[in-house]
Parts: sequence; structure tokens; C-alpha cells
Amino acid sequence: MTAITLDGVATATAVKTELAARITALKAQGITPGLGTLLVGDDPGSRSYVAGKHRDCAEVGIESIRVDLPATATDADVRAAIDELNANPAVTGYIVQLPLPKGLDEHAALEAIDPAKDADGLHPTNLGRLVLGIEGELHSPLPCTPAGIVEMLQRYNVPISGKHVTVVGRGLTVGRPLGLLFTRKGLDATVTLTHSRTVDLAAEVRRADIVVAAVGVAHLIKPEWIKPGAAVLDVGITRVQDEETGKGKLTGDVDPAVASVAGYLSPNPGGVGPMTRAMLLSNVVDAAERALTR
Ligand SMILES: Nc1nc2c(c(=O)[nH]1)N[C@@H](CN(C=O)c1ccc(C(=O)N[C@@H](CCC(=O)O)C(=O)O)cc1)CN2
Repeated sequence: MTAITLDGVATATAVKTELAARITALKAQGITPGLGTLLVGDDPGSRSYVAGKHRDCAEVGIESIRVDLPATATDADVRAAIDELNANPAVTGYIVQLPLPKGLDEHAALEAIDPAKDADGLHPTNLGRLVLGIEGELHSPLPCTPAGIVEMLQRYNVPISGKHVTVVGRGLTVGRPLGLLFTRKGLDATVTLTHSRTVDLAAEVRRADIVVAAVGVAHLIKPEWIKPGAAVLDVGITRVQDEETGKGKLTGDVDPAVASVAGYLSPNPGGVGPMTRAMLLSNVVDAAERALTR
């Protein structure tokens, strides 16, 4: 068996095309969505993700506002930048790029975001709404990577309801919210959320119909751990040295040989990452549309 590729680049392109039409309609009604980003420090990965977010905005017609602080910034500097983004009417939604440099209080930063402008769905109010399962009018933004994972599975018609999902990794941006999302009414999966103290990870992965690996350990997930036909989504990323060229390259959590056992495989790069970016744009557009109806 060779797994069907869950192509994040193509799926994100489809999402962005749909969003561009909604943005044109918003502009016709006098609303221009605007995404703000706050980047602290000079981590090359974070820099490149933020640059990508601004490129995406330009592509679909969303204004973007960029605030960069040096690595020497204090919690008070971060708070002042967040207060400005909260007050800026051109910013309809914004994100604080994570992780913040060591020593800065990430939780305080996320709590300071105006929940109505939280484009990442990481403010405690919005995560709380995810816990409570609040949808409909009060529907709040979902964290982008979990939302992108579900969107991609649905667009490829991968069954979720009644299926067993094993999530490897319990981080704030992926594992924890993903467990809540998959168990929501309407998706109705059964989730095992695993982490570094899980006793027999291989056994937990082996019983899953859907495996999401978001732990940042290169090639941790082995082909013999995979139930034949399962959907495997590779989210974690590690920078390793290419043995042939000696150059740095990005590697996911999933051993490439998994493709010979799985039914579906979301590669890394080229899978969930582009969907994360598309879902951020989607959150910004959703918020602008919600503002229209208020
Ligand atoms: N505030 C947030 N911080 C972080 C988030 C987040 O959702 N909100 N997620 C990650 C980083 N991230 C977005 O911010 C992100 C990571 C990866 C990609 C991506 O498209 N990756 C490419 C490969 C990357 C490369 O070539 O360098 C891929 O998978 O194909 C997009 C966004 C942590 N921080």
C-alpha cells in the first residue's frame, strides 16, 4: 500500500481562493480585514513564519501590520505592544508569534490579547469556549493548526466520527486543543492524548485510525506502529543535518517508511504547515464577518 498524500499546499490554495472571494465581499461592505503580528526576538523559524503570514495576507487581500521587538524586550515592552494592537482599529485580528524568547511570560501575553482580536484562538476565553463547546453566534476562533488538521481531513473525506485518534504531543498550539476539537459534537472522535510520560507510545499509536504527531522528535513514529490504512499527519519539525550534503534541513516526526502502511499521509513539510497559515487567514475573515453582524 502507498498512502494517499494529504496535500497541504493544494488544500491551503483552495481555502485561500474561497477566502479571497469573501474578502472582496467584505470590502464591498466597507470592511477591510487587517492581521497584526507581534514577533519578539530573532529566531529564524519564527521570522520566516511571520514573513509567510504577511505574504499570505497580501495574496488574499488582507491588510497586514507588523510589530517586531528585539530579543532584549521585557514583559512590559510586550504588554505595551499588545495594548497598541488592541487599540489599533486597522488591526481586526492579530497573533503573538510563539514561542516568545526565554524569560518572557507567554501566558501573560496571551491573556492580554483582546479576545475579539485573537486570530490564533489562544486567549483563555477562546480556549474556554472550545472546552465548553460553544458554537453558533459566539463561535470563536479555533487554534490554527488543529483547525487546519480537521479541515484537511474533511476535504479528503477521511472519516472522523467514531474513529480513534492518537495525538502525540500535548503542546498549547496543537495537542491540547486538538484533543478538544476532535471530541466535539459533530466530529465525535475518541482521542488519546499522549506525551513524554506515556508508558507504551507504540501501543497507543497502533490502535489509532488517525495519528497526529506533534512532538518535534525526528522520525519518532515508525511504520510498525501504524494500523494499516490509518491516516497519519506529521506536524512536528526538527532541524537536522543532511548526511549527504552536510546542510541543515527540516524533518518531521514521522518515518517516511510509514507511507507503505498508512492509508493517508500528510507530509512535513507540505502538509499541516500550509493549512495552519490558511486557517489563520480564515480566522481573520470570520472575525471581520462577525463584526459586520454586530
Ligand atoms: N502564535 C502562534 N505561534 C506558533 C504557531 C501558531 O499557530 N500560532 N504555530 C507554529 C509556527 N507556525 C505558525 O505560526 C507555522 C509553522 C510551520 C508552517 C509551515 O508552513 N511550514 C512549512 C515548512 C516550513 C519551512 O519550510 O520552513 C510546511 O510545513 O510545509 C507554518 C506556520 C509555532 N508557533
